[in-house]
Amino acid sequence: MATASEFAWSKDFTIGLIGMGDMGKMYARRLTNAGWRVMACDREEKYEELAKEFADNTNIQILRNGHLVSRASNYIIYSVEAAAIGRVVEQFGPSTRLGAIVGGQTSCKDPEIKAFEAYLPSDVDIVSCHSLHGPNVDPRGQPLVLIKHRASDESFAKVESVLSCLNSTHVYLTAKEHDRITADTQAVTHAAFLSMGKAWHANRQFPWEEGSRYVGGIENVKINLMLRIYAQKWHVYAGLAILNPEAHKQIGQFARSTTELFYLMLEGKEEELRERVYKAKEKVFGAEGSPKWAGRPLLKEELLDRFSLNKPTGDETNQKVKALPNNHLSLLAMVDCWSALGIVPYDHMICSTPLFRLWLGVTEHLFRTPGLLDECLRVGIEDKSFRRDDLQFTIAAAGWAECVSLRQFDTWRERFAVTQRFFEPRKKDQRRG
Ligand SMILES: NC(=O)C1=CN([C@@H]2O[C@H](COP(=O)(O)OP(=O)(O)OC[C@H]3O[C@@H](n4cnc5c(N)ncnc54)[C@H](OP(=O)(O)O)[C@@H]3O)[C@@H](O)[C@H]2O)C=CC1
Ligand SMILES: O=C(O)C(=O)Cc1ccc(O)cc1
Repeated sequence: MATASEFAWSKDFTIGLIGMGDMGKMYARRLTNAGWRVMACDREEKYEELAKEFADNTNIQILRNGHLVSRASNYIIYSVEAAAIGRVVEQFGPSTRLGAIVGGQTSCKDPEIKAFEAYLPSDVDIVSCHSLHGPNVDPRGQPLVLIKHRASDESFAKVESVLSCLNSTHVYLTAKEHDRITADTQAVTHAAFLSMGKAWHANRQFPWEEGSRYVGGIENVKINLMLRIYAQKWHVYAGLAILNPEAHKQIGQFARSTTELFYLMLEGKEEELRERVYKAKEKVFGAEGSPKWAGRPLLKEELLDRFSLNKPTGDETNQKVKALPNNHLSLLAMVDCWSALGIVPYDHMICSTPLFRLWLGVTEHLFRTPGLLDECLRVGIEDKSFRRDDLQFTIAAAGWAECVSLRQFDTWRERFAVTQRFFEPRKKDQRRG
């Protein structure tokens, strides 16, 4: 909660929210709970519905459109689709109150900053932000990126003071640094899970079902996070991949790494595969004796099994489910991709999402658990049980990469929607994750 002096100050300081979707609403609730006065809008046609939804909240006033929000607010946050930011700022930006502060919550800052520079009056300060977590995650302790793009120290301090009620960890970056880091942490991580979903869909399997080959801790994390992504809105992932100029390189390299490793497996080139993967391991995780990972693993093994979607039948509740050996092409390709691009994922922890931390956690687990990596390489060469899924995974990774490089929003949406529908029956399971 805000302190007494902050309450006094907040009386004549109004925060405007343009875009009352999942993130806008989350901000509206947390800011008003802390005592801030908020004026908010979504599209004009949602005015009545939104006004009804927030009727009980005396600190928030729903307005009909962004012009009304802009002219009355001291600090305006645009929380709309990344692909729409240019159009929306062009529409409402000129109505911004004299001397106000403006920022955005979009996941990719390049188009957002370009829109602000193009359409905001020159007397307006620009301080952007990005909460690095989804709307259903508790923001406490999660990274919150703050970008002092064009602002006085006083304006920046005001933004920090307003957003301190989220209790997130503030990370100070430029827009360019933000886009480079989130391309590494978010865009390429999503590419891996989007491709897993496509591969399972192509082979028409629900990998958590009884009799599936996908059993055990690492598989549970993969399945759970894949479902979590396909339960969300398509535009969030499309936006941060297609609009982030830094992300194209990463997603393209991930597809190349997947294809090249898969070729080596198909051709039975055991030595070449081993050499390539171990070289990548050394580059990403450090040499034997001087590892880059911490003393304690990022992800505890017991935690891996908590991700299970299988219902316990009674007699096996206390037994650990035995994992079936898998070559984990997606994880090998991830490390190969980081290695090819000179990325050390630990360097990005300050700016990581919960999903990225879990993904890095399972990757680290595979590469640091004695015997596990060698088993992967053995399976990759000798065992054909995952070949069909690996083929579809490789095709999917290449498909996403092409779609992103060609900036194909419509194709991206269709690719996502068709697989989202396939997994729809399990959507509710993901809300808890
Ligand atoms: N979801 C997440 O996990 C996170 C998302 N973000 C970013 O935050 C932003 C918002 O995401 P999220 O809340 O999830 O998305 P939503 O789709 O839930 O919300 C965006 C809202 O903005 C509305 N909108 C579009 N145009 C206008 C306009 N002209 N005037 C007023 N409102 C408008 C949309 O309406 P309509 O649907 O009718 O277009 C929608 O209700 C995105 O840029 C996203 O990348 C950042 C961190 C996490
Ligand atoms: O953790 C992730 O990567 C998510 O999927 C949630 C998410 C999506 C978009 C953002 O801009 C920030 C967080």
